[in-house]
Amino acid sequence: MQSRVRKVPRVLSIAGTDPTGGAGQQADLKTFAVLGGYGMSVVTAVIAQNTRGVRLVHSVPTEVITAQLQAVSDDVTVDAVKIGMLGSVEVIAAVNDWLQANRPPVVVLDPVMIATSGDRLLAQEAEEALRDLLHRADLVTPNLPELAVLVGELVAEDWSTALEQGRTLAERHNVFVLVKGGHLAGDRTPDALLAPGQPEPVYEAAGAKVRTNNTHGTGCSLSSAVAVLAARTGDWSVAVGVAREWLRGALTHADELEVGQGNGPVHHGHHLEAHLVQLLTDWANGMGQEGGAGPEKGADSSFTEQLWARTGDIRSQIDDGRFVPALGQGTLPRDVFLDYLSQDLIYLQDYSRALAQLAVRAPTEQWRAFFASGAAGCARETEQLHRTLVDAGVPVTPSAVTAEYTEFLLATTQTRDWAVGAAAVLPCYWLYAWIGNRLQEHRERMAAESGDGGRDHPYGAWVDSYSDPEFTASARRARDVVDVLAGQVDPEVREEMARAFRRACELELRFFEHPCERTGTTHTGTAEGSRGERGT
Ligand SMILES: Nc1ncnc2c1ncn2[C@@H]1O[C@H](COP(=O)(O)OP(=O)(O)O)[C@@H](O)[C@H]1O
Ligand SMILES: Cc1ncc(COP(=O)(O)O)c(N)n1
Repeated sequence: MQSRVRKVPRVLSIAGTDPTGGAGQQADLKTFAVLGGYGMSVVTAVIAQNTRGVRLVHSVPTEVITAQLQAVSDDVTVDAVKIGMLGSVEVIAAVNDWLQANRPPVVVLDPVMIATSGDRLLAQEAEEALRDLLHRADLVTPNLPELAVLVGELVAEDWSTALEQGRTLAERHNVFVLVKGGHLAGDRTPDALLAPGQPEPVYEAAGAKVRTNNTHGTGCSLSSAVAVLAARTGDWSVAVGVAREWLRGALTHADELEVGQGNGPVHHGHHLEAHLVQLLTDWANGMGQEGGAGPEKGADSSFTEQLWARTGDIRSQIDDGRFVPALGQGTLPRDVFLDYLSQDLIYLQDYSRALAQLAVRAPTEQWRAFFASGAAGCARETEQLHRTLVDAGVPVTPSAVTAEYTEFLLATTQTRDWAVGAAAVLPCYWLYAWIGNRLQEHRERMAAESGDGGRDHPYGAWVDSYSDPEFTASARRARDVVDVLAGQVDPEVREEMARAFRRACELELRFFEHPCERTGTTHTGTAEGSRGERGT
């Protein structure tokens, strides 16, 4: 591979089509897009196929294929090409000519011959021509029947024969060969990357077979994934390893798609789900709506919206973590919840002090009243929590994370610019309101589905208190304070506010996850879910 790497590689697919979207061009373009590439496509054949089989193949005339290829390369620098179905001797010759004159730095050739459904996609007389095209590729990705045709032997029935055939192909044509074990009997799907001149695979893996019938387009998707990732990383082993992991995820989530009645497609965008949920949630929480000035809109959005947008990664980790989702589902073990509450007690004592500090130093009467009332609310909450935990016999000693968080808040509210202190205490309001409101929505949805009114949620009281409209309004006021200040302070202080906000978000994440990581949390008890006030 010529070592040119690019963050968003421009990747071309030369292949046939699948109107049901699971294989061929459609699979290739989806793969390029979800793995960070810019996809382009030259169609070699229009195929009437679905998840059950191929009905008709319409070959595109070679002059039309050549004209498409020329239109692309006359205008766009192609960083990688993935070649799929070619179909005939003439098409292979046209692509060969184009490659000779315009070879991109990454060329992956998936020697498509027969679809998963068993239908032929390459004329038998074109096999020889395809063999002659191999030397133009960097990497060839045959399945076992295709590998057998390319080396002129019987289809391998075991992995060592498959590897032997792969080695033969690599040496004969001086190309990398990805030997794929998807067609082997048994419960494993080994893959190996062989380099010419090297007897041992440069990459090998053998995971358990994913239990699904939805494997339509796996070969197309894998070769496209390797092409785009190789152009991005400049490393074949990395590209194959990451592509394989991604494809395993796409197979694991394939059944969710419910596309077609035969061998359905894989879920190309499965790994983007968390990001999408984030976007939808932010929108539902009012971010991104006000006058069209969403959090991503930079200069148009308020300071706190920008802080929020820049900390989306932390909220994704909270969402993917062990604590908050289980809390929402009601599946969080009781002892973990109690451990969390014991840390929250210590935290709230110091949070109350931090808010009191802000009240003492507040530049306006209004803000003094706001933070003083927050401090009082937390003090009430700690009394109540203390009783709950003493009744349940839970020990209360600060963890390292709790100590780090409270020391940070106390130091910041005492010694830094007042605006920085206000930014540091904001995540505790805002994230709790955000989590509380989302968990409440989830709980209501679950209750509507099960028809039980959702009353028996073990952590219902917790969810109620942080989705309370009064608490949400307090969070909104805390944001307003920070926004007003951000407009008054120097840029350096604004930067320090942003750093303090992010640090507090990170500490919130660690604070949530810590009780799940602690071992030996064996306390038992029946303490009711505590009502939190957090500065209301
Ligand atoms: N059920 C499965 N579970 C896990 N990986 C699979 C499964 N089926 C296929 N694969 C993987 O998909 C890729 C393509 O597989 P294969 O079936 O060999 O090729 P093709 O789709 O070209 O016929 C390989 O990396 C293979 O390991
Ligand atoms: C246009 C086109 N190209 C390739 C395949 C093979 O699909 P698979 O990846 O399942 O082998 C296909 N069915 N259609």
